[in-house]
Amino acid sequence: MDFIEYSDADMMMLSLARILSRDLREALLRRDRALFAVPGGTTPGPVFDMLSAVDIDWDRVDVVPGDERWLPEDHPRSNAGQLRARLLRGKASAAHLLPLWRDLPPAEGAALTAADLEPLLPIDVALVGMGADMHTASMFPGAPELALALANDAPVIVPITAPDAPEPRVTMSARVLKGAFALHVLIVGAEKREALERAQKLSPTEAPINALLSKASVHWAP
Ligand SMILES: O=C1O[C@H](COP(=O)(O)O)[C@@H](O)[C@H](O)[C@H]1O
Repeated sequence: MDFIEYSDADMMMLSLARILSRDLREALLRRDRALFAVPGGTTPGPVFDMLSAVDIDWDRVDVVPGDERWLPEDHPRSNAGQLRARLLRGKASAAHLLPLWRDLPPAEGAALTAADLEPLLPIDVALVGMGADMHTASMFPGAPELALALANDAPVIVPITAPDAPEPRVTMSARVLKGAFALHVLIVGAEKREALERAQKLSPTEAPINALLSKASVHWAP
């Protein structure tokens, strides 16, 4: 794991937006289209704001949420809805969003989405977040489907039940996220740093973020 500590969150968001732009440009030199997997939640909004103003061949970029709450895009908790509002605007409005949600039960919808996603793999650039409970994407400790999401032969997308969450979810599996050419973890605050340190001493079943750390650059600011 590469751990990068920043003096403040604004500096981190700016620097991370530059790093992600560089990774996307490099991907577009290697491939006709770049696949960019991104998190939901409250943390990444400022990075999305900055990225949306960057000059990249966005019309050659496919943006996909790494996980999704099983809700239509106009719901305030939809990760895809947040991506449309914060990332796919300005220059980045030319990017193509691949939503995970379909108006179907999660298992059926996830199978259709996975079939669309599979030919585009591997992910070129993945950004993920982490909760203070050490979940990443929607791989939550204690979720009944977690073992499947962590398996070496896991499906691309796994329907998952997040303990205490108000709606069902789907998540990219650890194998798909770990297969990304560039993998970045974004975390803010003392509580999450302490959780990251704890996670490194635990198994991925106890601390799902630990399934990704060996391949990741972790960006942290207080
Ligand atoms: O529920 C989720 O939580 C994590 C962390 O979110 P944050 O609000 O603590 O930044 C996020 O990475 C994931 O994509 C999201 O669905």
